[in-house]
Amino acid sequence: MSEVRTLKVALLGCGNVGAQVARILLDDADALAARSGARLELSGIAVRNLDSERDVELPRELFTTDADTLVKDADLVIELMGGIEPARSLILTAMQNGACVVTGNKALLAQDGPTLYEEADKAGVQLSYEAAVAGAIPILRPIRDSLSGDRITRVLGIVNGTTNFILDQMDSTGAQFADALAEAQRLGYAEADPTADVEGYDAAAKAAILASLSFHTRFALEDVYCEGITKVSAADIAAAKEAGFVIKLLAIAEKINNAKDGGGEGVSVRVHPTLLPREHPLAAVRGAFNAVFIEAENAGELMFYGQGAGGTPTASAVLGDLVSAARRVVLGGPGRTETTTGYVPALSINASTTSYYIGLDVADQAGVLARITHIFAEHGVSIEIMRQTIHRDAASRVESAELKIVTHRASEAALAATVEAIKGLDVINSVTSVLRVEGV
Ligand SMILES: NC(=O)c1ccc[n+]([C@@H]2O[C@H](COP(=O)([O-])OP(=O)(O)OC[C@H]3O[C@@H](n4cnc5c(N)ncnc54)[C@H](O)[C@@H]3O)[C@@H](O)[C@H]2O)c1
Ligand SMILES: N[C@@H](CCO)C(=O)O
Ligand code: NA
Repeated sequence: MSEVRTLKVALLGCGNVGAQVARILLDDADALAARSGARLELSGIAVRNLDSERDVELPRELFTTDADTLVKDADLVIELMGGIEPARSLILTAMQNGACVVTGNKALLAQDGPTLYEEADKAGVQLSYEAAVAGAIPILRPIRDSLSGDRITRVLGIVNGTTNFILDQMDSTGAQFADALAEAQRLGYAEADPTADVEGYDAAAKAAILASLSFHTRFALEDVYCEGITKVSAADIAAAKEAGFVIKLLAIAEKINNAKDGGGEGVSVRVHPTLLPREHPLAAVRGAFNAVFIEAENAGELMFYGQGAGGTPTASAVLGDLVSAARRVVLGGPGRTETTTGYVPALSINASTTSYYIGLDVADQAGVLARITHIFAEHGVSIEIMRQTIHRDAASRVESAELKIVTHRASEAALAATVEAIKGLDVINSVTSVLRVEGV
């Protein structure tokens, strides 16, 4: 029997995910060796403080504060420190030294992915990052490999657990945003500073990665339009619910062809609160779970569902990448990162098209509907559904009239102009909601 090769694995960072990766590497060494064709020897764990308390009991002799030396002597490097530096420099050093790298660092990939992908190509090593998008859910490899014979047309993802938990609480219990966020923090889903979650930045970083792999073009964070959930009110949620929708923070990447309006083809990459019909598969994604819904020309609709965060689930994705990288080292051959075969421009949000839900508080007078529909027609925005609800007091006197409108797909610019014109009508008391809609 030929001798099994040993590959040295350096782990950078021993936090939520890193500690679980170290535990599995040590506990499951035989199974991992059988699957990768090499023994994966944890050669060291770079930490900031050798004496920190950790959730997982690990051999102390593995810890080092000298990440540079550890990286230079490794066949495979796992980066789970997070942040930009020193993660970026250590990954570059590792690749320049011929090591394959596995990372979960979506913030770094969204900010400086192209430099890292190019370096991986140059060095002929593999850079893998399944953990960076939707944690445990296998989504990047299916997009890159399983769907490489198809054309993806649209990706809709719930890729941030914290915001999905908050919106789900608001929807199911009527909770206010601040209370739902406090609950997410109490349960440990949200970050200590949850700005990246609630402002949509974390989802935007993941959207850039999803769009790049799906459309074979390198999209950066600045290509992603980003709107978080801080402005979603309990009233928006209630209105959506009443109209048969649920509000989700979606990461969207889709091909849009504006040729008939004199524009070109491009990819719209955006993150924003979105109304979905309650029967849409993504509407059933509750709590802190994640899911990615893909539409492809030949495969049709696909959905990937599971845990998008947490130390152990995320470690599962990291180990999957590690075994695959180890197998490649054993078998030889160039590394595979992403395929950039074409250039499709990123569209600005104004050139993106979607359906909209508009809630209006209007005067209950003859001719109001006609004046409103005239403004929609003038701006080329077509109405799909329009419903009026009259609220009366105990003596049957009209208290208010509420109008709910769902449009066909329209450009963001046309919709914004329509809403501005409607606000100027004397029969409008207020525009109560303007929300984008998918899946109608
Ligand atoms: N936690 C999740 O659910 C999750 C999910 C998907 C992706 N990720 C990504 O995985 C990475 C790790 O996440 P985490 O939740 O384990 O973070 P964490 O904050 O729990 O752990 C990071 C660890 O790295 C250490 N570290 C930071 N800088 C260091 C340095 N210069 N030298 C040595 N150690 C250093 C920190 O002290 C900390 O212990 C991040 O990039 C994160 O975005 C996390
Ligand atoms: N804060 C992120 C962690 C996983 O990337 C979330 O809530 O989904
Ligand atoms: Na994943």
